[in-house]
Amino acid sequence: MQQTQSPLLRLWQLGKDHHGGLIAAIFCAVAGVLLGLLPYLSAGRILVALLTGQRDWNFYLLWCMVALGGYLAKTLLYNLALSLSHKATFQILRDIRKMVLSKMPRLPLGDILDTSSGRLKQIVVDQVESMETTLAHLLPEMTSNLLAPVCVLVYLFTLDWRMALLSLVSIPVGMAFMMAIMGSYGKDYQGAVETTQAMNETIVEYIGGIEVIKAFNQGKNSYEKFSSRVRANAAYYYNWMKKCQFGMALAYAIAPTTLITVLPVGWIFYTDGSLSAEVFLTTIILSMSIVGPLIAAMGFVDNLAKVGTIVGSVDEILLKPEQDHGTQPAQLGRPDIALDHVSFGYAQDKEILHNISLTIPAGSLTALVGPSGSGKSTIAKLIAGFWDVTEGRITLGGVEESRIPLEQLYDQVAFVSQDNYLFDDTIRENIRMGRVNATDQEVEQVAKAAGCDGFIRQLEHGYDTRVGGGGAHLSGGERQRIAIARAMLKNAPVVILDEATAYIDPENEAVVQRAVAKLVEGKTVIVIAHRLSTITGADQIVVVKDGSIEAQGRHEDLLRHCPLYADLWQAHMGAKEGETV
Ligand SMILES: Nc1ncnc2c1ncn2[C@@H]1O[C@H](COP(=O)(O)OP(=O)(O)OP(=O)(O)O)[C@@H](O)[C@H]1O
Repeated sequence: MQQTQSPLLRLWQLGKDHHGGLIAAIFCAVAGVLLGLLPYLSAGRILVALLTGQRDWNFYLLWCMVALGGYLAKTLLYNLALSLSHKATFQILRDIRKMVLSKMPRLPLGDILDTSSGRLKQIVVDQVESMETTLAHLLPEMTSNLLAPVCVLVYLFTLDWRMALLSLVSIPVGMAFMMAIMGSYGKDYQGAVETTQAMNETIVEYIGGIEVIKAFNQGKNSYEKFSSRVRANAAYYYNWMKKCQFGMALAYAIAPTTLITVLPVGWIFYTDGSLSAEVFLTTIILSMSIVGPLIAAMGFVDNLAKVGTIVGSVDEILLKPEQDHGTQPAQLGRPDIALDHVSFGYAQDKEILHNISLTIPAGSLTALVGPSGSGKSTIAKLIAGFWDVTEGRITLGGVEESRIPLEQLYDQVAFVSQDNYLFDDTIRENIRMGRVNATDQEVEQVAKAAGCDGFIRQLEHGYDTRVGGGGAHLSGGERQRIAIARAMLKNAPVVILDEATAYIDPENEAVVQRAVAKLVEGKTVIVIAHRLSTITGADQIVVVKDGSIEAQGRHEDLLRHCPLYADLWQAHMGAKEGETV
């Protein structure tokens, strides 16, 4: 969906639950500005009184009190406005972040994987944060800063329209220079966002890939890539600011020079008798109060352009089409799975799976085998509901998956992949992710069944040991067994196992196999098999080649009738022999 409305309006929409706070802030700010004009008005009155020889001290006292009252009210209301707008702003930013993050699980997995984590972090953390100035200051301050000069001008016009016009002359000239800079602000800011994103991506990549960088001794090259992006970022900002410097200086120098016209021409009017001393003096003082707020308001114009870019980035995520599976819970039968003429591609122009039809009876074990890149994981991920099929349909328990609400579908399937992510939390909580309301005893029970209780208890804090980001403090085999325990706790009727090729030493393999055997008991199981010897007893083996099903059947049949399977088997047996030599 393309976003066409104004960014500020969209931001207003995103903060829909906090309009009250923002409106109250604007109201206080406007009232503050109006009352803030009183000191200028008082000064005008006092000056005129002095020049006309006014001797009534009560008069001076009264106007001094008015000036002081106005100043105090302005200060108080300004701070109240800021506090209200900040409160509303931080709540809006919190809501935007929550909206973006809660959108993620409803997006097809590919949409998230295609966006680098550096970019996502920059949008959700940095860009959203940088809207704070705009939201908290722009609405109350810009509104009031624009309103104050308008009020002064209206008042000046009621006094003498010629003087009102004279006090306006320098402003458009100064503003013209400012507008010339602001014209390209949106484009310039977008460029700044892009170079910052490029820098962020490199640092995330640098840290994420530090093991590979060390192993291949690429530290210097990778650091060079990072530092060149940092330099590019700094150069971009420097050149941008340099470009703006001249125009800004002129704008700030010319716009406030209202007296250049007001003083000499006003003097002529005064001497020819068409302008009273009182009006002349009031105009001189009030004309000086116009430009300050206007310049402050102009300072926010760049914020407006910035908000356009940020709201665009946030909407890029928020408006992405979701996997729409409806919300009406489906009545599921036995967990049979059927793929009916399924085709799928990650990108529109490249089909990966072609016209796949396959039946997986409830309670059976199906193994997907085939050369690397043939599409085994893709079939499994489609069944798990991570993506929706492009053509054809998949049914689970007799219901088309596209009609099973995602939460219900995810409850049906436990997916144990090779790179099960562990969160930087305790082992207990990592296992409990399988079922958040599981008791400590249940967590420990599945850990025993998955063969990890022993090593967990040897850790310094046992189940309360933190595993580090991605499970970095554990070995590959340990991580895998924790992932199996997590899946056991979930107790979903369908289990998909991306059989590990890594971390397998003979001792660990036996433990993992035992854990897997317990996990799959009584379930509908799909195994993406890399080591064919483990699936010879499968109810059906599906041979996948180039995104199509080449053959399916039991091990012995396939050995006889499917040359590709026979080759894969030979290659596997050869590799096994190699391992044992
Ligand atoms: N997220 C993705 N985006 C784009 N293309 C992808 C994505 N994931 C996989 N592919 C492509 O889809 C094809 C099938 O990949 P898939 O992972 O399903 O194969 P596989 O048989 O499981 O391979 P392996 O045995 O090596 O894990 C490959 O050409 C791969 O490059």
